[in-house]
Amino acid sequence: MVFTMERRETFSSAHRLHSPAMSDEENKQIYGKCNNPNGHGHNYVWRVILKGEVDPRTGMLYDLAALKKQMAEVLDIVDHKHLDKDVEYFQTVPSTSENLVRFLYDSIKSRLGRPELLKECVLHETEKNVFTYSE
Ligand SMILES: Nc1nc2c(c(=O)[nH]1)N=C([C@H](O)[C@H](O)COP(=O)(O)OP(=O)(O)OP(=O)(O)O)CN2
Ligand SMILES: [Zn+2]
Repeated sequence: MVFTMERRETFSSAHRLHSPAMSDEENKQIYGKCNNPNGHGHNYVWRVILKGEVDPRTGMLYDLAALKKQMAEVLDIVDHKHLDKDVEYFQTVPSTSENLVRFLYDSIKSRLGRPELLKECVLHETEKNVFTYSE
């Protein structure tokens, strides 16, 4: 019997869409208002989905208290930060939601006691824009 479980957390980050691999002109052209040098912010929703067999001894797929703690460690990296200035990963990678959901996926996977349970991460950038990453 296969179960899935999900925990959601919200965080606020500033960013600027700007790729070091392109000229300033190309950045302006491709990212438009999101390339504004002073940046902008989002209240993101981050969803972690786990999938697997329940441990018959505990009746749990994964300990929620542990997941909460591990997600909090990742949130410390991004919450109330400017992604491009405060998070090393985004010094060289554009802080698109595609790259951010992958960063969150890799960051939680490396902290999970049972990484094989990680099914996917979903990131809501706005009410309208949602991104999913899985391996
Ligand atoms: N493929 C991607 N395209 C865009 C991303 C992204 O991460 N991946 N991000 C942005 C900007 O970050 C922008 O802030 C989000 O878009 P925005 O237009 O502000 O939000 P909405 O689409 O919800 O706005 P509405 O105008 O209300 O539709 C842009 N593109
Ligand atoms: Zn944005």
